[in-house]
Amino acid sequence: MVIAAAAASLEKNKEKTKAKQRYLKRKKQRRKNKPKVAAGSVSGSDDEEDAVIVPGADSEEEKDEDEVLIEQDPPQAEDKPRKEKRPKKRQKVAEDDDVEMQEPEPDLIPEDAPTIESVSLPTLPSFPLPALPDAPSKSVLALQGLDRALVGAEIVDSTGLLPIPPDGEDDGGTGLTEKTRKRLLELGIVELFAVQTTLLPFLLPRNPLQRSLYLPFDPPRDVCVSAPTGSGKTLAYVLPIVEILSTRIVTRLRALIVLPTRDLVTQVRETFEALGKGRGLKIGTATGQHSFSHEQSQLVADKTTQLAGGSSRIDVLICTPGRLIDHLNGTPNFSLQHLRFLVIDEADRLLAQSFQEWLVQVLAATRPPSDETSFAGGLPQHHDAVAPAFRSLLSYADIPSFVTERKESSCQKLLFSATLTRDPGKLSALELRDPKYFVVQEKSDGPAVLDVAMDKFTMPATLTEHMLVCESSLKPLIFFHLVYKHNITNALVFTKSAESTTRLVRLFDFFDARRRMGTGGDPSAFVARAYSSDLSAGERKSILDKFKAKEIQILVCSDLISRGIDISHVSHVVSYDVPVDMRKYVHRVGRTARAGRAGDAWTLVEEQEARYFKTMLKQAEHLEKVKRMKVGEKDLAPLAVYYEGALAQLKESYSR
Ligand SMILES: Nc1ncnc2c1ncn2[C@@H]1O[C@H](COP(=O)(O)OP(=O)(O)OP(=O)(O)O)[C@@H](O)[C@H]1O
Repeated sequence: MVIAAAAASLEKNKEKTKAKQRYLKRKKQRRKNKPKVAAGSVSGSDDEEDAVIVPGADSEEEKDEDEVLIEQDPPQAEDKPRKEKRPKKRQKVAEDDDVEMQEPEPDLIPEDAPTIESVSLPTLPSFPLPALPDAPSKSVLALQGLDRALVGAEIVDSTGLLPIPPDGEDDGGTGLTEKTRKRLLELGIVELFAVQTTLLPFLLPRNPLQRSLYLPFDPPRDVCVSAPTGSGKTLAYVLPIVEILSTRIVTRLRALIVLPTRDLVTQVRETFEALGKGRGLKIGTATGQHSFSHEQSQLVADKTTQLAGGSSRIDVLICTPGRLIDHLNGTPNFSLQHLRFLVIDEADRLLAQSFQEWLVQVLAATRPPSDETSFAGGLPQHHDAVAPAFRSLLSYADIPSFVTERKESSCQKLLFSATLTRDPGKLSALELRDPKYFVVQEKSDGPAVLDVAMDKFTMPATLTEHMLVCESSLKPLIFFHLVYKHNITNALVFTKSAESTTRLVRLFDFFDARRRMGTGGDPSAFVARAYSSDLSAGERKSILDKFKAKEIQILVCSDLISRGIDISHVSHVVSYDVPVDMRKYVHRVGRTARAGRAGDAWTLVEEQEARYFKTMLKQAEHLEKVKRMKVGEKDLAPLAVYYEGALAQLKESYSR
């Protein structure tokens, strides 16, 4: 049975094998007979056929067989149909081209006419590749949105000087009266600096009518001045104010000078008093240093009766903005309607100060109110006491028309800074009248207005600048080394805070005492003192006076006196802590190298601050002007022992 079954199975397999062989033979035959066409187009149908005809066929085998068959075919056999097909494709392209180029009638074509294949047709110009537009340059961006008047600024060469003739009628082109010239010469000023020679003809025109106290029909243009530190900006506004106000008969508040600090108020007052000596001008200050009622009594003559024209004991008021607002709001008869000059010195700093919107209030007080309300104080007895621009508001019934005609305020605004702002927003807050800009700077290759626009500030030509990168822990020791090595006296040392001024002075005192002991009682003791807002106004004044008298050699201070302070003998400025921005740097280093004198500025930079500081200088295009300094360990070694002792002493003094 088993044998019979096995024989049947064998027979069946034989039949199957035979069937397969027949199938393969047929397939081979079919391939041979198959018309020669592109391989890709036929192969798919073949496979489909296989799948239908021989469902039981082993697919692996089939594949092998196919591969064999393909190998057997000569490669030309496959290539041939492709070669035949190509012209067809070209024809298709030609047909497409016909859309544009109509084929000529065959009869019209001369025999020797070039065929379309033989003519090389001109190719169409290719489209330009997409490209990004060039980014606008830094300078173009800087000029965007800039005040038109600033773009048209008058650039003044900082080296220009104008000698003042010793005596006689000739003013030497200065426009100054003989009295003023004499006074200048008495003060040792024999020539005018560039900022003064530029500003004087503008503020003191030859035409005496334009020097009037009131110019209601032809109000003067406002002025903005950017000039380096120590270039004589103070005298540039004090001189014309003294000249014009000296012609007055009645005392009115005609010049208002606003400054950021009390120290600067004192300094500018001294300049006014020195220049205005013998001219009969009364000068007052308001800083909050004295009681409010004391200041009131200095400013106004009559506090009891309200007067439309105000009442003033002084011609010139020099003040800080805070105290000015206090008087505007709280002192009866304190009026700014007669102002001929409004000076904003260190303008960029003051414009950044929003104290009670001081600027808005001051500007409003210089012009008549727009709502046409009469003066709250009732009818003034003498209407000539009211400034011309304010007279239209008087409620007289029989007032002549020329009095009621609207006139403009004669107040001329003068803005000064070594780092004048270019911020259009801040400048517009000043409501400048047809402003004229003057930029005093060294000759430069590029357009000078760009320097202003891009916050590139001019430094005094006589200033030398250094930077020294050091480890934080060694900074005090390096500072002491510099003091002794260069025998620094008359130095201003800036730190970042009031607290750090005190600490550095203490450490220096401990160190100096130890050093003197260690060197056998060296008599050359350095006197160092701290100067900051932690001190009372009286203490500050006393310390500043001692420094000016050279009783103090090293004044360690906060940024409180980094602006405007003028101490002629300062030979070194040390930024013990790096300044936070370029403006601060400019003002700090500008405390030396003033009025054409030489000066040195050093900045101690901790390693982690170096990148920031260098970037700041680079952006102001000033990095290459600051020389690098190095102090070796060898230099520090002899002082290290005193330093360690001083540090321990300081620690102990704070822990007590
Ligand atoms: N024509 C001049 N001849 C000699 N010295 C002058 C002259 N003009 C000004 N000075 C002196 O130059 C010094 C600097 O002047 P001033 O304080 O006005 O500078 P500044 O431009 O206001 O500086 P800063 O921007 O730092 O406030 C002062 O001591 C001043 O007396």
